[in-house]
Amino acid sequence: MEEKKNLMTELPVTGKVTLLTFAGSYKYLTWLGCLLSGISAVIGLFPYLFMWKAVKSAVTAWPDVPAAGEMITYGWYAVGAALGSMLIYFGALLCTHLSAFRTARNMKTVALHHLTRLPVGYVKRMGSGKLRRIIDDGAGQTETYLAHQLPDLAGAMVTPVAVLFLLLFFDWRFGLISLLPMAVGLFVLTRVLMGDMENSMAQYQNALEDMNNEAVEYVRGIPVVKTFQQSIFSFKNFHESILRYKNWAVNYTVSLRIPMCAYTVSINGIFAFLIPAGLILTADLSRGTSYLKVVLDILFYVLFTPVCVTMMDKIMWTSENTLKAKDALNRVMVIIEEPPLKEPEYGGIPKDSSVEFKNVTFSYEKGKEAALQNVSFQIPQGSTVAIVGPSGGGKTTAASLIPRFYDVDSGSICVGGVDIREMNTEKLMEKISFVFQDSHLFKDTILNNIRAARPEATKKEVEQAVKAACCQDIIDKFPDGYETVVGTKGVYLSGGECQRIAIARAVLKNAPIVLLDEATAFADPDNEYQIQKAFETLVKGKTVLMIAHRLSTVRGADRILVMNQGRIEEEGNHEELIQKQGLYAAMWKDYQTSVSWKVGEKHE
Ligand SMILES: Nc1ncnc2c1ncn2[C@@H]1O[C@H](COP(=O)(O)OP(=O)(O)OP(=O)(O)O)[C@@H](O)[C@H]1O
Repeated sequence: MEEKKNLMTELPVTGKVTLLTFAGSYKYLTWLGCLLSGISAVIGLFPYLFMWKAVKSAVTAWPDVPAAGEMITYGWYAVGAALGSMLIYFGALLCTHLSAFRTARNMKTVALHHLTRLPVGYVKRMGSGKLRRIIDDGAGQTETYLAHQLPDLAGAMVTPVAVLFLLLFFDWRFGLISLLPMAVGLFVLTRVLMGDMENSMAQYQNALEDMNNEAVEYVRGIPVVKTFQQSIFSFKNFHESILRYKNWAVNYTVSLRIPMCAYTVSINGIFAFLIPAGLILTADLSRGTSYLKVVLDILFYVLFTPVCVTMMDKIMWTSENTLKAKDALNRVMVIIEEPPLKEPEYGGIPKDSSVEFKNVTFSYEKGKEAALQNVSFQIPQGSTVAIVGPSGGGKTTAASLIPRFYDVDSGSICVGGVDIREMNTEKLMEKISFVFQDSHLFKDTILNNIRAARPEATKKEVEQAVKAACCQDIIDKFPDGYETVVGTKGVYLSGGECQRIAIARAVLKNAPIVLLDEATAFADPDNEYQIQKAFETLVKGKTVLMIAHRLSTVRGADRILVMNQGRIEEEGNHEELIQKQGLYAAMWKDYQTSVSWKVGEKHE
């Protein structure tokens, strides 16, 4: 519980987390809203009562209806009660909306704040689309539920109690008979809701989520589908997820057909009970009961019992929505309860900017094959270490453990002699700059994108970073220069250009440790040349770990690690490794052959 208290910085959590936990002190508005909604529902019954009274005075005065002065008075009472009920309901919704907006806002804030404290690996594993949907949809669902459905449920629950009182008070025999079908309906409804409904709702949401994910995957894959002229195969996963959803929906609907039919027939067949009741009462006529009284009594029940039916329906639908809101809350709580990166109480202070891996073993999933096995190496301050090796060897994994995107399973990583788990994340991040292959630019101005590294940097410092990262030509390309907003109105940057802006960002940050994932796959020769020049400025005097995909760039590195299947297979400088005649030498030979290739030439 202590942990939850920390997570929900502004929200006092003392017990089980419910939707209203997120409302904070606004929860009282929800209670007030529900109370007002209940009062409004009870007052909402009065127009029926007054209308019946008006009809009764008219019938009693018949045929001299104009003499029934009470009729008009009751008519006005009915109007007054209806207006009063509406006004109170308006007040109820005002309260519940205020609380609902606050709840949704807090839920999003807490979840998003917590996301920033989770390992980046968690976000990657879950997928940004899925996380966005859980948080956004969860907050949206919660908002609708608390703003509309909960006060309606409160009203719907109060009404049958009030009606029950009225029905029984009026004529207990008639009251009991007209309640019989509702009791049957309520019994069936409770059985359905008490069953495995919560689990069914979770299954429904899972099937829906699955289908949505596959749809996104399908749309993302359309370029590949078109390029390779695939059609039906690429559609297969999406199609299967639709089928799974359809099967679930059909089975669920079929399983509910008997209880739902029983429920609908019982509550709508109320007149089938009222008419026999009328006959019983008519039998009383022989014992002196007034004919008029019986007709008016029947009229009373004809007016009131449909109110109950409507309320029962409301209870049924809102109960379903309660389960949906509960499911949405559970999903958001899965994110919020994910343990964050452990922060030391007093962070260690690194003595320099060296990096050391000591017997590091790491796997992405517990029990799965390790992506890194017993890896040890050092990068002394100010030196450059390059990692090369076959695809899937563990290069990117090693680099992503340094900024704690994931924590090691065993062994340790030290920066300046301090285990990174013993450093405050903020301090660790201050020490590291990274440039990845897929450098992300925000939908913001180029200036702000570069400044993201150091928001307090002056324009002059940004300009110097841009110059050092050879990006001036990118800025000059657009009429708005630094103020150009990336990703809007046709402003598009190529992969190489994005990476150069990311390098400018890293130059501006000027951190002593640089992690580079050399990406030249999408760069044209001009961009590639500029990127190399920018890299040279970025790494000057820094401790560098470079993931190299092309051997031409690693020759100058102080040390080269050859990683294969999660282990360091060889290490040394270029010359030493060539002499070893191992994996590196073979890769170097292949590389040299490839650079001498010319299109159209035959090779033996
Ligand atoms: N997010 C992930 N979840 C699960 N397994 C992963 C993940 N990322 C990488 N792996 C696995 O870990 C192993 C090492 O992958 P890694 O990306 O570190 O290799 P790499 O040497 O950088 O490859 P490349 O040169 O192709 O980028 C591979 O077996 C890969 O399938």
